[in-house]
Amino acid sequence: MIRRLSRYLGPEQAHLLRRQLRWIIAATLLQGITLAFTIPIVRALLTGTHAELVWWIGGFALSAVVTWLVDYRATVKGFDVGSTILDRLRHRLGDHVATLPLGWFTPEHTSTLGLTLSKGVMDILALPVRQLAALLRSILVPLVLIVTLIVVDWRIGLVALAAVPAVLVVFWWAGRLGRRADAAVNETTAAASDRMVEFAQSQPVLRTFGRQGTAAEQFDRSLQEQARAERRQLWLVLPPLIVNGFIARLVLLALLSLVIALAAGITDPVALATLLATLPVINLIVTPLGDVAANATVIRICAAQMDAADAVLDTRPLPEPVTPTAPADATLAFDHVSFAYDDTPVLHDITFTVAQGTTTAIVGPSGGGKSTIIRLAARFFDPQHGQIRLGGVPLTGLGAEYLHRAISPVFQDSYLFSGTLADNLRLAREDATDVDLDDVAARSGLTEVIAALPEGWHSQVGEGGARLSGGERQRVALARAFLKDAPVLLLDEATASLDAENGNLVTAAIQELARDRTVIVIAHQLTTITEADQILFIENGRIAERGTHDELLAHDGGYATHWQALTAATAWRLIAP
Ligand SMILES: Nc1ncnc2c1ncn2[C@@H]1O[C@H](COP(=O)(O)OP(=O)(O)OP(=O)(O)O)[C@@H](O)[C@H]1O
Repeated sequence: MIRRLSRYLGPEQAHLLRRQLRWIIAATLLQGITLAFTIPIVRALLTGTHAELVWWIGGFALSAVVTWLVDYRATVKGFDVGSTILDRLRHRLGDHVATLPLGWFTPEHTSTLGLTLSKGVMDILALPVRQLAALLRSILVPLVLIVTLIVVDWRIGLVALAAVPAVLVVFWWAGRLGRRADAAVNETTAAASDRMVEFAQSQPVLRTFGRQGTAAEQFDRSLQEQARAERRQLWLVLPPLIVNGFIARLVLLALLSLVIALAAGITDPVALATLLATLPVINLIVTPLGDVAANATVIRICAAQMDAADAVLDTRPLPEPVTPTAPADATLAFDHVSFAYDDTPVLHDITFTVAQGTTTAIVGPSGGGKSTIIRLAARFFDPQHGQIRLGGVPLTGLGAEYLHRAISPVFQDSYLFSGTLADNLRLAREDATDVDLDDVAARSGLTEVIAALPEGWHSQVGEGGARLSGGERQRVALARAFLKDAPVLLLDEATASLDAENGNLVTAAIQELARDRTVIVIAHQLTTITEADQILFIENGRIAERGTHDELLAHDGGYATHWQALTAATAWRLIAP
C-alpha cells in the first residue's frame, strides 16, 4: 500500500510520504509512552509521596505536550501528502487516459473512470490524511504498552502479547472477505450510473413511444442489483467485526482475571499498587485492538479504489515507433486483417487497398463489422492479426502525429465540445483565420446556420453540441474535416436520420469533401454507393463480395439483394409523404 501511494506521488515527491511515516511513528510511540505514565502515577497516588506524584505528573504533562506537537506535525505532513496525491493522481490519470487507444473509451470504461476521478481519488486521499495514522496508532500504541507491562510484570505482558497474532489474523480476514464484495459493489455502482445517464438521455425517445416504464424498470433493476451488492458487502464486513470485538473482550477478561489472581497472593502494598496500576493500561491496550477490523475495512475500501486507479494506469497505450516514418502517399491498405473485441472475433482475414484519391464504399447488413473496419483504419485499436498500411508504412510505424495529420474521421457521433462554434472548428486547425472559417462554413452548408445564431461564430454550442440539431452537428463535423484538409477521409455517412433538406446539404458537402481524397465510407446514400470506385460487401466480418456497382449487380449475390432492399426503402420514403 505504501508502495502504491509512493507510485502515485512519483519519484520526486515520494520523500513526502517517507517523512510523514517517520512523524506518524514518532507520534504514536510518544502517545504510547505518555499513556504508560499512568502506571507510575497510579502507583504514586496509592503508595508514593507527594513529591513523587508531582514528578510523574510533570513527566506525563511534558510527554503529552511533545506528543501533541509531533502529532500536529504528522497531521500537517498527512495533508501535504494528501493534496499532492490529489493533484498528481488526477493529472496522471488524465495524462494516461489521453494516450489510451480510442477504442478503450467504451461507456463502461468512461463511467468507471468518472467514479475513480471523483469518489475514488477522494477515498485514496483518506489514507495519508487520516487512515495511515489511525492504523499505526491501533498497532503501535498497544505494542508500547505491552512492552511496559512486560517490564512491570512479564506474565501480564505476555498474555497481552498473545492477543496480537489473533488480531492480525482478523485484520487479514476482514480485508480478504471485503475485497470480493467491494469488486461487486464497484461494478454495480458503475452499471447503475451508466443506466441513470442512459435513462435521462433517452427520455425524449421513451416518452414519444410511451415506453418510460421499460427503461424505468431497467434502471430500477440496476439500482436493486447495486443495493443487493451493498447488502452483501455489509454482511461480509460484519463477521470479522464481531470476532474482533469478541477477541478484544476475551483478552480483557483474561488480563483482568490474571491481575486479580496475582493480587490475591501479594501482601507488599507497593507491589500491590504497581499491579493495580496496570488496570487502566490494560484497558488502553484492549480498546485500539478492538478497532483493528474497522480500520481494515476502511483501508480495504481505499485499496479497492487504488485497484481501480491502477487498472487505468496499467492499461497499455498503443505502441509508438521510436522514429516515426512519414507515409509515401495516401494509399490505404488492409493486409489479411483479423480483429476480435476481447475474445469475440469480429473481422476475419480482411484484405483490400484503397488507392490514393479513390473512394471505397463499405456496405452490408447491420453488425457485419463495417464500423470496426473504419475504427481500425483510424487506429482506435491494433488488429490481432495482419497489418494496415498508409502510404506503404504500417500504422504502428507511422506514429500518432503522422496518422492524425493524414486522417480526417467524420463519424455518426462526432463530438462537439461545450464552447463556441469557432472553438469547435479550430480544433481541426488552431491557426485558422476567420476567412478560413467562413470558407469551410460555405462548403459544408453552415453559413445560414451561423447567420441565424444570435452570436454567429461566437455562439455556444452546449455540451456535446446539444444546442444544435443533428444535421447542424454533422455539418460542423464536416466543416472541421474541410479545415483539417487531410488526404484520407474516414466517413460514416449517417444521413438517414436527417430530414430531406439537411440530408441533401450533408450529402453535397460530403461529395465535395471526398473529391481527390482517399476515402473509406460506410455508405447509405445510393449515389455514394454507385459512384464509388470499389464496393466492399461486408457480411459476418468477411468481405463477401467486392467490385464496382455494376459488377456486383451482375454477380446477383448478397450485394444485389442488399441493393434491392436499399432502393425499395428509399422509394418508399420518397412516396410516403
Ligand atoms: N466496443 C465493442 N465491444 C465489443 N463488441 C463490439 C464493440 N463494437 C462493436 N462490437 C460488435 O462487433 C460486431 C460488429 O460491429 P460493427 O459496429 O463494426 O458493425 P456494423 O456493420 O458497423 O454495424 P451497424 O451497421 O449496425 O453500425 C457487432 O457484433 C457488435 O456487437
